[in-house]
Amino acid sequence: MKRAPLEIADVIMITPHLIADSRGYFSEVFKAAWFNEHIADAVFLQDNQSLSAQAGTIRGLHFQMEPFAQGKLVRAIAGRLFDVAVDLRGGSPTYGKWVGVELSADNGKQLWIPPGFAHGFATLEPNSIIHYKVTAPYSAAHDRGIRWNDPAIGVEWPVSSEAALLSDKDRQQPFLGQSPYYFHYRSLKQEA
Ligand SMILES: Cc1cn([C@H]2C[C@H](O)[C@@H](COP(=O)(O)OP(=O)(O)O[C@H]3O[C@@H](C)C(=O)[C@@H](O)[C@H]3O)O2)c(=O)[nH]c1=O
Repeated sequence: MKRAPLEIADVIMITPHLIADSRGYFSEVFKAAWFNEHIADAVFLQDNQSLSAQAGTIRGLHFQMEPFAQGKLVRAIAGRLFDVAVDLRGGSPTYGKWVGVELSADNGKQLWIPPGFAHGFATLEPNSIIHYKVTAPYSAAHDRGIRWNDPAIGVEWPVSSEAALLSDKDRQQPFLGQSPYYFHYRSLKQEA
């Protein structure tokens, strides 16, 4: 496996090694010992998968409050995604900044997004399937979101506002400035 830090230092792109032969390939897509040594000391408690039928579907930007804040290890197992992480850690030099990468079933790349970030993605092909491991279980009561196209964050989505397909919930998420409790990692912890 190879690791490559992105513009936000703790968000890491991972490229698993692929061993090809006449049948196809074999790849270790997750190995706890390697992950803990090279990426983060994390324990994954839940695996999630979702299918988005249409290209231009946007899910996000989502996170969970403490004590259910989630680190996420994200990959595409069908189709192509533009995957985005937004730094919400109070005191971080990259607070409010975003990073985006293309994850596809073909490129096999994975994105590690630590706790303290919001996550979202846009599908670039029909029937794209995302799979992600998370470090805390789902808790509806701790589930939060920020508006996908909040100008204060300025994610450059590869989908126009007119073409974007969103859930009702995501269409109405608050903007970054609206709810101060969101954005201090420390204050998220204090709220728990
Ligand atoms: C996230 C989640 C949802 N659900 C349920 C709630 C709801 O009935 C249904 C769909 O939920 P949502 O609309 O929140 O699904 P979705 O918009 O796909 O939410 C996901 O978006 C991406 C960007 C993330 O980063 C995830 O953490 C998660 O927030 O699934 C679970 O049962 N377990 C879970 O872990």
